[in-house]
Amino acid sequence: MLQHLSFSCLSPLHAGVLAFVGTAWCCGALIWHLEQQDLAQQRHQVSGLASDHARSLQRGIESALSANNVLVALVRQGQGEVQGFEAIGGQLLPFYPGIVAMGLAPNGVVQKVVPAQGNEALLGFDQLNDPAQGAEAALARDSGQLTLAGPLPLVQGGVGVVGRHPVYLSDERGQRHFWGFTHVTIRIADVLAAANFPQLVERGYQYRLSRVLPHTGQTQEISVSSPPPGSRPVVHGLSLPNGQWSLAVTPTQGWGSPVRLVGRGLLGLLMSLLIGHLVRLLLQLKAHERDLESLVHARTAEIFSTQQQLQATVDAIPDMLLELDDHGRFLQIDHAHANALALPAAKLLGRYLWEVLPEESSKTLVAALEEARQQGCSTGQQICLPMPEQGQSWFELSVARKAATSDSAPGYVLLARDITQQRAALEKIEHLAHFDHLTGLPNRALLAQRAAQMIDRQRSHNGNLAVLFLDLDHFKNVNDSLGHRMGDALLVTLAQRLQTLAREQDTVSRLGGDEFLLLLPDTEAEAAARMATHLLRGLSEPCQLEGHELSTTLSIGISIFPKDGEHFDTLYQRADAAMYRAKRSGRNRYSFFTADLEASSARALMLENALHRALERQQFALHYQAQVALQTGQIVGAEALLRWQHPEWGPISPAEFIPIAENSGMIIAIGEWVLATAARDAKRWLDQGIGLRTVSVNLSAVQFRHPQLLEMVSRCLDEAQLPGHRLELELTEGAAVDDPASALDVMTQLHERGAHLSMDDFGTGYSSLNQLKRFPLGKLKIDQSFVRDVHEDANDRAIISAIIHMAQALGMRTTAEGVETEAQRAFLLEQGCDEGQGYLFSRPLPVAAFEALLHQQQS
Ligand SMILES: Nc1nc2c(ncn2[C@@H]2O[C@@H]3COP(=O)(O)O[C@H]4[C@@H](O)[C@H](n5cnc6c(=O)[nH]c(N)nc65)O[C@@H]4COP(=O)(O)O[C@H]3[C@H]2O)c(=O)[nH]1
Repeated sequence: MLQHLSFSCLSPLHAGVLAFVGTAWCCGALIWHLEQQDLAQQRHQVSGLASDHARSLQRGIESALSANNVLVALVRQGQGEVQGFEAIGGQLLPFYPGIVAMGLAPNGVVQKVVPAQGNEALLGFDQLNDPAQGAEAALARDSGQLTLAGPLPLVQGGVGVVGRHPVYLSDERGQRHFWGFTHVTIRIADVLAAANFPQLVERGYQYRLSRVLPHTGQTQEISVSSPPPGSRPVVHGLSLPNGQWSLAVTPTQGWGSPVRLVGRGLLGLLMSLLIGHLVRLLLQLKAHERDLESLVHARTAEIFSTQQQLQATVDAIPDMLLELDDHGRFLQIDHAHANALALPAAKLLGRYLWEVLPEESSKTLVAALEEARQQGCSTGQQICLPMPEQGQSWFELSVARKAATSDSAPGYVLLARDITQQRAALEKIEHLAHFDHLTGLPNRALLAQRAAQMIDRQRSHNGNLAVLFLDLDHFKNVNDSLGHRMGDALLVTLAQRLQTLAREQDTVSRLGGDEFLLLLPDTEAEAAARMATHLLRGLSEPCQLEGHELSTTLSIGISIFPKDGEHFDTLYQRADAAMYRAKRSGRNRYSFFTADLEASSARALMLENALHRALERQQFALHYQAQVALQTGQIVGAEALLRWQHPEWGPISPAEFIPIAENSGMIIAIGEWVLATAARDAKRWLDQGIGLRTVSVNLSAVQFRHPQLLEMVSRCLDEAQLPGHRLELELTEGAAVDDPASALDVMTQLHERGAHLSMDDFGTGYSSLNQLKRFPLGKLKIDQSFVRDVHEDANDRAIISAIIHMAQALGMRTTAEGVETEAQRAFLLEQGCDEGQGYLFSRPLPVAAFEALLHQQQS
């Protein structure tokens, strides 16, 4: 565990190096310890050897010196006189081999010496006063002890050691006095022979025998091997009379054994390398083991996750998953979606597909299996299975061949996707692609196909095809006033009527909006006209829709194949142009295509292009039409009416260009110009003291819905510095009732800004009284269509009367438009209408003329 912890963070190489260093350190310590032990043992041996030799030496010297004791005894016995010394000495000498001379030296001067031969020079030698021996002789005398002096050069020649024993005698009075010395001289060679140093050298040791000079403290070398001993010798001391000798010994080869040391070092190194290597190998093995373990883990996790993924994928696939054997028998069914089958899964397993599937489906599936067997897979085949509750379900098949493995036979994996809804959706899409979703009538695409077919057929037998382009009159008003839901309901009703009015061979299609197109095969112009009249009559019948009685008229344009065109596109465009002419001619009628029609649609395009530049080229002007109080005949207001004077085409009616400006969006910029100009004119008249109550400006529905309307109105008023209550904005019914909630919002804001609001052309739309009550309107303008026929049409009279009374009930004023006759004025006055506007009082006038009229009235 510890090893695992300590080495786990190291690489095998580092761990190996660490183990090597550790082992090397341990080996080093062991080797050092062994070496120390060996050294101690060796030193112990050397010490024993040195001790043996030192003891032999010491014994030799002591034995020779012991002769002094005899001499001292002789001197003491004779009280300083030794008779027959030569004879006694001669007898003693054989007992002390190695002694060169022994003698007596009263007062330090040698008097007697044996053997006399060879020692003649010694007689008379004054030991105390000799420069070489005086100091040691004095030491002997003063210490009173046997003292060994030397090695020193001997008087009789050579080098030797002298053992002196001072002798003190007592006189008659018992006083001790120095008598002199007894001395024994030993040649150094003889001294050293006792130690047998050569044997030491032979045995492989080096030595040094030395002594410390007692009087100087210096070391005197007595005998030394060649070469002398090395460092850290074993030193053995010799205790000699009144002196200290020491024997230092070292092995000739030095301490220890370098060879052994090197051997041990190499062994240690080898062991360290081996252990380092083993540790490295061990860790490598462990790491490899761990790698293998994590690889096994990773692989196991991968397999597990793949299995999970596979299972999740199978679960996520909305299709049924089945397995069949090579003979078409069901082997396995994925349980997640097995309920999509009519039969329970248990009843399918082990059965042949043709036993359980309907014949047709079984054939398709067998074909799919065959295709998969040959090509590996098969996709796109569809089968239909009867379902107990839903009738039948469609499935799209994907089959893949499964190759045989060592433990499974070949077979097929089959995915069956329920495409019942998809097929239904496709059918729906197919239907939508060809039929109008609101009315269910063929749409443009199907119309074009059928038209092409009909044209081909008519061409083949020189027949005619009538193309009738139908557009409802004022359908926009229905949408604007009653909402799109009602508009749609009306369209559906009219579509149904169209189908009942048409013949079986005819095609009735809806182009979009309120436009329909009829294809009448084998129909020439006269029959087409009859059919058009039939349609006009049939469609103008009132419809009852959600409590509303709606009656609508339509305009029809007719073109005939092949007279008006060889292709459907041409026939279509020409019928459309003819329909526009029917509209312009007063609506609720039909019109045939004629060559001059193409010119008028070209004019609309031309006008639109010219309108783009009309503002910047200052082609617009305002005319004002007086609004007169019916009671007094006074001009109380004016309506600003836009005029467009084109340099080439002359004046163009607002009834023609305002719809173009509205459709193209140009009405926003043009409308702002109108409001700004009218506000400036009104301010000028105010400044001139002309007392008009308000100046009215028409506000198109497009302007009314524009998000910056309030800012625009405020800006114009501010720039002209005209008080808001001097401005009246004329709204159309359509603008007000399309989205009553936001219309109320806008009207309230305009009202709060001070402007008066009036409802223009009142009576032509479908305004609801409830809504009208909530709007901050100050005035209703009765549409001139009611005023025009007021004397012929009792209906119109009733409508005018109702409008006036309703306005009065709501606290609103009324202005009648298009008052041309005195009788009309009188009727309106009688009904309580407040104001009138019309040619009876004044036509719309250019600014200067209108100003003149105002001034004339004032004066
Ligand atoms: N038969 C007959 N007609 C009379 C009589 N008195 C007036 N009129 C005409 O009736 C129209 C009244 O204007 P409107 O109903 O607002 O109808 C206007 C209005 O809806 C629109 N319009 C005109 N100027 C503007 C404008 O500045 N802005 C907007 N948005 N629309 C405008 O164009 C329409 C037609 O304008 P105009 O051609 O100027 O036609 C004017 C005027 O010339 C009369 O006694 N008998």
